[in-house]
Amino acid sequence: MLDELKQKVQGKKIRLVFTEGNDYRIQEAAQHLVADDICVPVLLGNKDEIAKVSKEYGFDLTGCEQIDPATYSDNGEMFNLMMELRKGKLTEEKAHKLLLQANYFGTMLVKMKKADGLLGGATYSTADTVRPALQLIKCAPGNKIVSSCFLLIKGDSQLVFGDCGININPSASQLVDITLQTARSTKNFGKDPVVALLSFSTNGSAKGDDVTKMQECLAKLKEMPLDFPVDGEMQFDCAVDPDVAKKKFPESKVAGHANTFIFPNISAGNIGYKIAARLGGYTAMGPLLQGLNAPINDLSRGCTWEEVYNNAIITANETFNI
Ligand SMILES: CC(C)(COP(=O)(O)OP(=O)(O)OC[C@H]1O[C@@H](n2cnc3c(N)ncnc32)[C@H](O)[C@@H]1OP(=O)(O)O)[C@@H](O)C(=O)NCCC(=O)NCCS
Ligand SMILES: CC(=O)OP(=O)(O)O
Repeated sequence: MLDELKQKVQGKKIRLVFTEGNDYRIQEAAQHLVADDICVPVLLGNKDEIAKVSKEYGFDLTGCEQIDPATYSDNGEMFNLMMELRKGKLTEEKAHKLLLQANYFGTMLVKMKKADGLLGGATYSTADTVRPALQLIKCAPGNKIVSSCFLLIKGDSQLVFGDCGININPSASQLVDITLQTARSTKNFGKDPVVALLSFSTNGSAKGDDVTKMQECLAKLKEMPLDFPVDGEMQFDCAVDPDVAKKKFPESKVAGHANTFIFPNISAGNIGYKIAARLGGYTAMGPLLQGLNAPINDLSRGCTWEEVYNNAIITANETFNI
């Protein structure tokens, strides 16, 4: 599946900003991305610091662009646009300071269409990677919130988890949006979504606020014209294992066959994806932002260069979908 996504972007010279240009994992990924003609990496940071790391690790950054926010020549235009976008919410002094930061500067490059997408978060926290995008890029038309998903791959198994990275305790209505956005992501990854609303309860077997929330989310979804199956609330074993599904939720067509999983809150989602990745042998890509008006994605600070490479392939592909 990644090979297919790779082929779609190869040779297209898509310009992707990397906010942490002086990180060794970003540089190693960038070297491979250029060699495989997947994108033109735009590395942000102080050029001496970038060179110091590439020299230390022996990376060849030919084919990458480098921009230092501190010496960027067009920053008058960028500053004016940022003040306009954050009218009444930002002082001039603060704007000047934020534009020296790679996360805000890189997001503005995307906003100004001087780059096609952005990948950050190798050292920035998720909040610091995502906040500039929420403030400056905003939701894509038709979306009320931005959420995130992880694509998890092991052999032929391809799973999508949402939201493991942005919305801390989503309401039933926000979970509806997260479900629709995550199902769309599954489609964009080339699979037909079969969606399970997860809980510690299956079809009313336990009670609690988070159980009620997932039930309310399902009721709202059932009133909508959906082009994918969704069911819940159900436990993870019931969602993925046909034998357990027969025992716990025999009437559900989703149970036992789900490939898209909606978690009740970020604690469950974030812990869940890390268990799948660290103990379950899945390769994790994300957090991939959904409902945002530009291809901007986050990384885990624990990422490897291979994960950066894979996330870059997905980010480059999103330039066709958004
Ligand atoms: C995403 C997050 C950073 C936003 O919170 P915040 O930084 O406090 O931002 P604010 O609430 O001040 O909102 C900033 C802007 O983003 C918008 N915003 C916040 N959450 C949003 C969402 N989910 N979707 C769309 N817009 C959102 C706000 O409306 C606000 O817009 P405005 O400034 O133009 O009025 C916060 O929800 C968060 O920290 N989430 C968890 C991230 C995390 O640590 N994940 C774990 C590792 S993956
Ligand atoms: C996605 C995620 O959990 O990010 P981090 O590991 O950087 O907190």
